[in-house]
Amino acid sequence: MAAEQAAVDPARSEWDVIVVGGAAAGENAAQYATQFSGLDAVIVEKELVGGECSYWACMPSKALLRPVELLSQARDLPGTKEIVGRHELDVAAVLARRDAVVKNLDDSSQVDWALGVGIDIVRGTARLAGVKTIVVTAPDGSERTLTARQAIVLDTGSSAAVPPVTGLAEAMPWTSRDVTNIHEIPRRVVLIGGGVVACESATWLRGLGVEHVTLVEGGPRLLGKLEPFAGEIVRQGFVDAGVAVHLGVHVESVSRDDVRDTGYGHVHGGEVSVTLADGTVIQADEVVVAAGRSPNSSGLGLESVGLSEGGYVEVDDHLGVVGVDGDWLYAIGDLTGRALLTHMGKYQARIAGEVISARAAGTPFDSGRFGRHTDVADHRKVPQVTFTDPEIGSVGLTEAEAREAGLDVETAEYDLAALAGTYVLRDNYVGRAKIVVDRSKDTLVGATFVGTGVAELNHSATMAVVGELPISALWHVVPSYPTVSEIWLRLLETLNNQRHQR
Ligand SMILES: Cc1cc2nc3c(=O)[nH]c(=O)nc-3n(C[C@H](O)[C@H](O)[C@H](O)COP(=O)(O)OP(=O)(O)OC[C@H]3O[C@@H](n4cnc5c(N)ncnc54)[C@H](O)[C@@H]3O)c2cc1C
Ligand SMILES: NC(=O)c1ccc[n+]([C@@H]2O[C@H](COP(=O)([O-])OP(=O)(O)OC[C@H]3O[C@@H](n4cnc5c(N)ncnc54)[C@H](O)[C@@H]3O)[C@@H](O)[C@H]2O)c1
Repeated sequence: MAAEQAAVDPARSEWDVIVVGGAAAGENAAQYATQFSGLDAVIVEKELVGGECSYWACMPSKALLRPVELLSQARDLPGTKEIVGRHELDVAAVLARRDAVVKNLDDSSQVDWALGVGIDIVRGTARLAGVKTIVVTAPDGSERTLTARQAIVLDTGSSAAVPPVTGLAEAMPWTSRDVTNIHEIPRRVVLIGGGVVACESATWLRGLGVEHVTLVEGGPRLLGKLEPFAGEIVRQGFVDAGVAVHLGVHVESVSRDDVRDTGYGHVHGGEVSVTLADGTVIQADEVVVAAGRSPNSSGLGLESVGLSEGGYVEVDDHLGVVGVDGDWLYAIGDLTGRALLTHMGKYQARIAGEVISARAAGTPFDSGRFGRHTDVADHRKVPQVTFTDPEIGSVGLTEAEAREAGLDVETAEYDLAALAGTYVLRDNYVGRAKIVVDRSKDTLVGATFVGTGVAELNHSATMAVVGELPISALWHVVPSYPTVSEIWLRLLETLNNQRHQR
């Protein structure tokens, strides 16, 4: 912190680039705008430099999930299962490692990185106050006006949405911030939602010893944005692990008499009663709301530049904010609603940074097919790994999305358990894979893999989808034996067989 104070002159009010929100994407935007351009930049951050992902989302959740995954595999492999026996996780050690991963909520290393590459940091809450201008309210309440010579980038992210369920907000439910920064292990937990946050959270809560985990999803299946078989395999895994899953029913009301603000990850009071629309009443010690996200756009001063407050901020494919003239305002990350994933926010940041640098230098955009100044991947080419047990890798379109888009769709599916590469991984491998092909172009437009060890496979599918590799070329991309990647050969063989049978 001393270095930070020394580096930022409190009287300074002008930079080339101002980034509002210091998440990883914001850091990348500042870095890419400045690294070869001679421009300077400042990041304004109201909480911790590193953002939600580093302290309250991706990193702590993956730190909690890794031991759960490893124990599950060790229990399923002769040679290790005899050693592991009935042992459970060492909860204190898992939480301690999680604390180390989130650096005990200390952002000095990220601040040091920024200062080290010449990016300044200002602490406080920023709001737009007209063209190229923001006002920052410091933690002590003082205000400071900053102006940008070239550009302002908004990277304020999103927060857990709390749906308007009777009594829910009053019960002070856990959000993703509590469940990732869990300190007390409740005996009974109800999760509202069946998307990625709920499914990952249920996995580690059960692994950490929560006796009764109940998940309530209003839609007809878990992980509704993915191929249906993915959610079904995860649901079956939950049932086998003793997690109760309610599908197609909403939470109607929540009540808790004794509500206490005990801090993140501590139980927020006494028993909670959760009533579902079908009349089921579930008693729990904590309730977790995992029902989607809301963009952090309220109070951001968007109306000062002619935009409306509260929703996602629409951007064009150079990440410029739509509806604001002059090519000076950009938005990246969750705030844009394009793809609520860290890697996609960082990708948008790299593009926005280079767009700002090119515009400042007056150099033309790289306008080729894969030009560096245009967002390509957000259009039907987004990869994601869902770290459930088993894990899921997905990229691009599902079959339903491809059909909805009017593509000439062809699919192939294969049982991932039927490979030498997965047989050696564990005894009772469960998995499945599916590819979605655009027959008219003979290219892959989507892929989904479910099973142990598929996370790292996802990038190969992402390359095929983004690079629009012809299926004929994939035939010559030979997977090593025995690995999970053999699934590529089996899927291509399946496709080939289907084509010969037609
Ligand atoms: C439990 C959980 C697990 C997740 N796991 C993954 C995962 O494994 N992989 C993945 O890719 N994604 C994951 N995500 C999604 C990922 O966390 C988000 O997509 C990502 O954090 C969004 O980054 P962002 O840049 O949009 O902003 P955020 O990370 O939301 O950060 C925004 C920053 O802006 C600051 N800020 C906000 N308003 C202001 C203001 N007015 N002035 C100054 N500063 C401000 C905030 O303090 C914050 O630091 C997960 C999400 C959750 C909830
Ligand atoms: N591994 C990862 O990449 C990862 C991990 C966690 C989160 N994320 C990102 O974070 C974002 C947010 O995740 P999320 O799970 O909060 O949102 P989501 O939109 O994926 O899922 C929310 C779910 O809650 C359900 N729901 C909403 N209101 C409900 C109610 N009242 N009762 C019952 N169910 C209700 C919805 O039907 C939906 O299925 C995702 O878009 C995801 O991309 C990514």
